[in-house]
Amino acid sequence: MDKLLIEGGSRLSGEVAVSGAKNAALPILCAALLTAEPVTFTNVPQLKDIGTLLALLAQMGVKVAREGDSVTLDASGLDNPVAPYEMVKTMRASILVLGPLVARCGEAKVSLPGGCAIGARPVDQHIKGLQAMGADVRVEHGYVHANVPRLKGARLFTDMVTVTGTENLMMAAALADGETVIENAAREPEIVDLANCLVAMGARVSGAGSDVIRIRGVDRLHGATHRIMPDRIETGTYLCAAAATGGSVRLTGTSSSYLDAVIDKLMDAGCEVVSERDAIRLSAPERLNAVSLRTAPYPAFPTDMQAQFMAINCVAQGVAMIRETIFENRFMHAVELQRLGADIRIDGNTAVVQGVERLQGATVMATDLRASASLVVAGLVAEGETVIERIYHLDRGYERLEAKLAALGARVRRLG
Ligand SMILES: CC(=O)N[C@H]1[C@@H](OP(=O)(O)OP(=O)(O)OC[C@H]2O[C@@H](n3ccc(=O)[nH]c3=O)[C@H](O)[C@@H]2O)O[C@H](CO)[C@@H](O)[C@@H]1O
Ligand SMILES: C=C(OP(=O)(O)O)C(=O)O
Repeated sequence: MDKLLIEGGSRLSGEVAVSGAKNAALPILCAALLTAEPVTFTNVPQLKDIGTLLALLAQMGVKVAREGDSVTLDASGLDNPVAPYEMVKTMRASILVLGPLVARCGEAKVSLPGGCAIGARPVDQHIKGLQAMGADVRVEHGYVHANVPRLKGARLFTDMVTVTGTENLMMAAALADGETVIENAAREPEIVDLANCLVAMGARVSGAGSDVIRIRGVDRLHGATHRIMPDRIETGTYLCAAAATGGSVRLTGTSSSYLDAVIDKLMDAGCEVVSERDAIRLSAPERLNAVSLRTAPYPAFPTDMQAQFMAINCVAQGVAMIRETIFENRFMHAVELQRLGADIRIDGNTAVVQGVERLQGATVMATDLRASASLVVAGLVAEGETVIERIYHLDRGYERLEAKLAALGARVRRLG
């Protein structure tokens, strides 16, 4: 099984290009199920999750053509609206086929998803929304079964802000009969990117980016071309890596406009951050100041950056309080960071991190995607060698991680 070997101590410097966003590409590729015409996507990242989703779509009868960062999907032959457990168990986002399949085929059988082990992650809100739109939805033997002649527009309210829930219901509503209003909608930039793609396909969507999204259903959608937005979490991860090492980097093909909360914290930590049109520059001080934070739905601080900030706080000056409010089990990186010499105390959903002068390299285990990213950041500043095991998690979400880090001067290599 692959491992990552990092020799800590290099200050990151130089320029690296950010890839397309995993969490935008996954729902947007599913949107191709809504039309019988080909849809072309560009800036699609080369990630394990994307490969898994494309294989899933292919076994449903979708023709997949991939060249570099471009993917064309032709769902004219869609004949098997089923997502089997074996194909979806590693990926939570597979639930995103549910809404489009029900809307286009009137039926779907989708395995309950897997994903990171960061919490229970039920899909009750997705199901409740489809039921409110007239679908008969049952969960049996680990599968969601949904049937309906045609979905009907409805007023939907989710109990909590859910990103993939909002996306699933938006896609379902695009082909429903009449108007759907999603209240308490997620406001993440990936929702806006999906809405832009749906609109390019002929959907009538307004309000994406606010907490009320209106979708007026149409009879059919058509082909389109859509460029996936930059990955704001990959961007944030490289900013943290540079910050932790006292480095100075320029990230291209990305934008600070999706990252206000993260950049604000990096500046509080003492970094200088300059936004350019399609790039971000960061210069870090010799030692960062500790920064406290609380995760919450966008535009607040993203849970997907919590682990990386825990890593930078491990070597910062002072004490940081980190509160995780989205997922109930998202501190698994803390024990691994402790193996590197970090001083972290967990109390319920709060982690108290007392910065130490230095971390020491050790063998650690990646437990989920962003936990793995935090271990990479910590490994880059630790003295000596850090070996990260189970890096298949990283391959779900970071394109060419070793090559990008090496381009910034990190000493990192994959061990087979
Ligand atoms: C592929 C993708 O885009 N993944 C992102 C998405 O995950 P995902 O969309 O799965 O996360 P949600 O926004 O749905 O989850 C938010 C909270 O709501 C709960 N919940 C959600 C749905 C539901 O039906 N019932 C329910 O109880 C979840 O368990 C969690 O506690 O948003 C998360 C929160 O920003 C990010 O960490 C993930 O990276
Ligand atoms: C939790 C994440 O991914 P997923 O929702 O696909 O498990 C993530 O991207 O940090």
